[in-house]
Amino acid sequence: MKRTIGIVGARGHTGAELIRLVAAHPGFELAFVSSRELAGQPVRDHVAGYDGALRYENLSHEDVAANGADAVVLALPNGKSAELVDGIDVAKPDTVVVDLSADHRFDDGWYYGLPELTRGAYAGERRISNPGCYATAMLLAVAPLKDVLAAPPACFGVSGYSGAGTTPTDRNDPEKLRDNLMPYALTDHVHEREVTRRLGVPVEFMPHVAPHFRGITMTVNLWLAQASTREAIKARYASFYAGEPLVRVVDEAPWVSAIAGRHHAEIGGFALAPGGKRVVVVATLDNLLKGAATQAMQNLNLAFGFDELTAIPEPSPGWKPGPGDS
Ligand SMILES: NC(=O)C1=CN([C@@H]2O[C@H](COP(=O)(O)OP(=O)(O)OC[C@H]3O[C@@H](n4cnc5c(N)ncnc54)[C@H](OP(=O)(O)O)[C@@H]3O)[C@@H](O)[C@H]2O)C=CC1
Ligand SMILES: CC(=O)N[C@@H](CCC(=O)OP(=O)(O)O)C(=O)O
Repeated sequence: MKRTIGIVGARGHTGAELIRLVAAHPGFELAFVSSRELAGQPVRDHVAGYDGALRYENLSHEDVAANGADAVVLALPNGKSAELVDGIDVAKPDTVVVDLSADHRFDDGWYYGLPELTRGAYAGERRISNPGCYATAMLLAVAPLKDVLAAPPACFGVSGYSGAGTTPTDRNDPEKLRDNLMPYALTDHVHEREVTRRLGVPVEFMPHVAPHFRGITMTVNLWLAQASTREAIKARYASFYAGEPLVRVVDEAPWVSAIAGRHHAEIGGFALAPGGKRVVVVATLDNLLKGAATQAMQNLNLAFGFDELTAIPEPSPGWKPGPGDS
């Protein structure tokens, strides 16, 4: 019998990616997809690659809680999950809830699901907080070196504008972004706090948004306590992520254009400054996939006992290791 999954906030960028992933899963089926704006419309008119018969519904908090889906994924803007979760806590507390927003990333009662770094701590929690997209890139880029740092890593992040969601702002306005790079929230971005908390070491994060639609480049400057070599640093990353199909250690600094639409993150560069104590690492990932929907699918698979990569079609047939890649 298939497990049923409902998606709230299903009109959005991440909701659409999740619809595709859940619909292709052999052990899951969509119970409902909720959107106020698209209520009544066939999902297949809005989500390329989905050819099922489901229609969007405008479900109240009570409807969602009463639906009885085995899992509910919240793809709502930040600050909108509380009433829904309260309703589920009362009506169907055993429901698995995966929240894509930032609302529960600082809540110790929720499991923080960045599988490559945290799956060992999963103890059957029914409340799962999905990491932020930039936070995923920073955490993956810094984690292998976090014990040998001499100073807070400085993280220069550039996101495609799908990262800013669908509510109109300067940060998702293609006209304002044309020929442009837009810096914002240069200190104290919520993902700076999220990564600092999860790593246990402070990071400094400077986000920017660029004219491309999807994909993040995270260039991280790290100071080491002891001098090292490029080979040793690269080997440390390769060993840290050995056996992780969704985190690939590559030789050169990866390009964001190569990661759009792909489920995995890439980490490379490993440029060492003279003296051997300053290293620059570059991570790329698709903010809507490894930064959101793919990670949610890994977490759903974990929660329901499926292989973590079920319905995550990697390695994709097009990918071949380049010279020097691990
Ligand atoms: N975009 C990204 O790269 C990433 C996003 N996230 C997080 O995931 C969540 C979803 O992001 P994204 O898909 O980009 O967002 P979108 O802006 O694209 O979509 C938001 C969805 O929520 C619904 N919605 C909007 N406002 C409300 C409201 N007040 N009450 C109920 N429903 C509402 C919208 O549908 P309707 O108005 O029709 O109901 C829509 O389906 C956010 O919390 C975001 O921060 C996390 C990682 C990456
Ligand atoms: C380009 C852009 O605006 N990006 C968003 C991050 C998207 C994301 O992951 O945000 P959550 O933490 O809310 O899940 C931002 O900086 O707020």
